[in-house]
Amino acid sequence: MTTTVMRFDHVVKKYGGSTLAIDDFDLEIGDGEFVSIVGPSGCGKSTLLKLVMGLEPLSGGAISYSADARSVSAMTGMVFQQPLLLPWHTVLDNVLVPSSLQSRAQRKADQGWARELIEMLGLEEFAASHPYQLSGGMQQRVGIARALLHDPRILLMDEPFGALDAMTRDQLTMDLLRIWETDRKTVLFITHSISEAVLLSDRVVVLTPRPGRIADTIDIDLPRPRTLATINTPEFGEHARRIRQVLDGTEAVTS
Ligand SMILES: Nc1ncnc2c1ncn2[C@@H]1O[C@H](COP(=O)(O)OP(=O)(O)OP(=O)(O)O)[C@@H](O)[C@H]1O
Repeated sequence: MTTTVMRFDHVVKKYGGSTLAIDDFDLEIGDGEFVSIVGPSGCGKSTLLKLVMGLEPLSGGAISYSADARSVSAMTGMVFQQPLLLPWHTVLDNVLVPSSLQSRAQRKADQGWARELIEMLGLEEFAASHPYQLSGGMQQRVGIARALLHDPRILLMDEPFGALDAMTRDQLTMDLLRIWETDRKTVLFITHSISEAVLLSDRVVVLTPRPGRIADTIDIDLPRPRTLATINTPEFGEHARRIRQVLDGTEAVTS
């Protein structure tokens, strides 16, 4: 593995003293690595991201980052299942939301980068539109652009395509692959979809039902660049079958 960027060291999370959500979670994520986490509903996937973001305190263990002068919030970008856009802001202004607390000079510099991101995500014609004028997929693209604004080293994605229809989901998956393959950020990606996890990832971490523990970690050595056609290869099928086997009996996971 390349340089470790993020390390979970025997992480434990208990809510309210009784609900054990995560137990003894141990994982190292390398620089530029794309790691997905799959597991049954309620096994603690979102909890892991909340712990990374510092939104919830750890009950045990530690999460550490490689030396980076920036704070965790500056080093990470977060994409949620719902893009949580401000309805009275345009697309451009929504992408610029993280810039609002910056200095005037930085805000000015961010404007150009925001426009580049909007273009990269195929929204250049909609920079002046408001969220209600966009489809669900377009809104999620705005959410991704916003997460990339401060050029985070680590992108945290919590079922970002979970609320989208199948075709839009495929399109956004391919867009994410394209962006990731040019920029190679470290990505921690939560999903219910085995196909999505296999298509995108270098490694897939499979969690047990709650309390979430690592049931298995599967290396996805499919060649890159990957396309939707990759899904039809026997190697892809092998990986997907292996993950399904590990998840055996967990009905919440869909293909
Ligand atoms: N703030 C909280 N207070 C108490 N319990 C919580 C809290 N947040 C989550 N939990 C519990 O922790 C467990 C893990 O929840 P979490 O949302 O991390 O699971 P998940 O794997 O992301 O679920 P899903 O796939 O359905 O989104 C669940 O039993 C949930 O009820």
